[in-house]
Amino acid sequence: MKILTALQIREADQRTIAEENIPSAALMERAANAFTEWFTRKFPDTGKNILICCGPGNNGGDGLAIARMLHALDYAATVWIVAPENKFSPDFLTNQERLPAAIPVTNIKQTSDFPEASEFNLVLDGLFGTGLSRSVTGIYAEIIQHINHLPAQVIAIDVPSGLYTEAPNQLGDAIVQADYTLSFEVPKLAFLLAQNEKYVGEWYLVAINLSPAFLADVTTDKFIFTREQVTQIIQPRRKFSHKGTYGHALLLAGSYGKMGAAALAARACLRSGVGLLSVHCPKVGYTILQTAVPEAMTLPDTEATHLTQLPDLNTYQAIGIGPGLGKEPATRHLVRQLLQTTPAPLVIDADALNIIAEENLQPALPPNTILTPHPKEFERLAGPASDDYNRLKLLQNFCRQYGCFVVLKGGHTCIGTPAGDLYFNITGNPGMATGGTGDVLTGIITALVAQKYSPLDACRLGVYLHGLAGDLARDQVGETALIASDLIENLGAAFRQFGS
Ligand SMILES: NC(=O)C1=CN([C@@H]2O[C@H](COP(=O)(O)OP(=O)(O)OC[C@H]3O[C@@H](n4cnc5c(N)ncnc54)[C@H](OP(=O)(O)O)[C@@H]3O)[C@@H](O)[C@H]2O)[C@@H](O)CC1
Ligand SMILES: Nc1ncnc2c1ncn2[C@@H]1O[C@H](COP(=O)(O)OP(=O)(O)O)[C@@H](O)[C@H]1O
Ligand SMILES: [K+]
Repeated sequence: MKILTALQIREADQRTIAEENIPSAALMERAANAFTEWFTRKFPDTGKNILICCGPGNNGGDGLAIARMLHALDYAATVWIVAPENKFSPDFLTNQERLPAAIPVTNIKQTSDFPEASEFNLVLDGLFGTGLSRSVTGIYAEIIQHINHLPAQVIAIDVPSGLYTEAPNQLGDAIVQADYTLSFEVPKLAFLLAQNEKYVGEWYLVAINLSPAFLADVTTDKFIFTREQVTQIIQPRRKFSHKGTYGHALLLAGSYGKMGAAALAARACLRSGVGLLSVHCPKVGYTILQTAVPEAMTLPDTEATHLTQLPDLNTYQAIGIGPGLGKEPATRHLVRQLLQTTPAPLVIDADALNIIAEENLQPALPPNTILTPHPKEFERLAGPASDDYNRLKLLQNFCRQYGCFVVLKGGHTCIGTPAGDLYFNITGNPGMATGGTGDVLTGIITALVAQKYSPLDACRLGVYLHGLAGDLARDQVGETALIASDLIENLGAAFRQFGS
């Protein structure tokens, strides 16, 4: 699914209106209908007092149309029209005319127009949407502060008012803090970034059937990958296949006190369909791994506590390195050697990433290597980011410069490609913010690469299924009690959702 800019969304509007030969107010009616349908399902109690704040543009027009529809369904709707100048969009005016006289309306041009405090349970924010052209000031900013202080749930229409859809706001900007954002047709970049969490709340998309031809043709470098795409990518196992069909993976992992990371990555790798798995670990890990993961073959290093020597690498279809690795001098040397000599594609995580950063080995990364940093590890590799938008720029530049795939982990994990494209994930939950879940992801992606999925598909499938396993685990144990092993236990159920 493409992530579009405000400008592209406006073009999509125009194309839809032209192709269907409809007035623009008809599209607004569609958007308001879609919003109202969602709203009545989410808030079926018609006894709530609803305040609908409308700005002067089409976002306000949506608000007016929604007020009319909710009123027809017996909800108690009150409208505030906030507009210091008498300058309204044509579709705003059309919907103002259509507003039933029974709906109370207050026109607010200045502070003294504020009505006496009244009790609202729900506020619908229709001040500004994708047409926001500058930071909000004056009476609009006052209204936004007012909304943010009301003891009511706030639902943003399309975009929380005051939030830019694809660029950072200035510190101190007035922005609505929504509990929910219901947005039309396409996701906006702002919704995917941690820095906007307190404005966007939970976000949902509703379809308004914008021009399919436009949506197919429009170009972007930012995408969300969907369940449908995962369905297309995932390969069923064939009847006469054997373990050789699904690749032999090698994991280089573990050190004294951190063998758990190696065990988690190994178990996740096996649960993700790899044909054979070998784990190269320090001697201290030999009994641990043979006991914890009997399905894996174990190759003990000569050193007891950390890895010092590469095994023969010639039999593997994928090599994963990093979980629990540590940063001993000999291990640093091993990482450098691996980058120089690997005959198989690499998946690099954790301390292997830190070693690459500290030793400035980025230029030695073989093409199409997959790196799986969390934001701190990424900062060590690519430098500090001024904000989440800037971090995405750094991500694109890094992937282009070194010809690699980077899985930047977080609430919406983002995969960067050597072409500079960004793919965002929508599965997963905060229960996964617990030690070891990243090791599980390394195991999954390594298994998928060994099975000959392309690097991009291995990243997309891996990240999606990892998050889905987390969501299934949450259904069983909740977010607080969730641990990394729960993800592994739920990988089977995650794959089974795709018949695999
Ligand atoms: N395809 C879709 O998704 C569909 C979307 N639809 C809806 O349309 C919405 C977009 O509507 P829109 O283009 O009229 O812009 P909107 O957000 O109402 O604001 C523009 C107005 O605000 C003003 N203004 C801006 N910034 C300001 C500021 N800081 N301070 C003060 N004023 C400011 C600006 O004035 P100007 O910049 O011209 O001076 C102008 O008057 C979209 O979010 C969705 O809700 C549906 O109806 C149909 C299908
Ligand atoms: N709030 C969250 N929502 C969704 N996924 C999350 C959240 N927090 C963490 N995760 C996921 O959990 C994993 C954590 O990885 P990482 O930080 O490397 O942990 P560790 O090093 O302990 O294994 C990543 O895949 C990340 O996307
Ligand atoms: K809004």
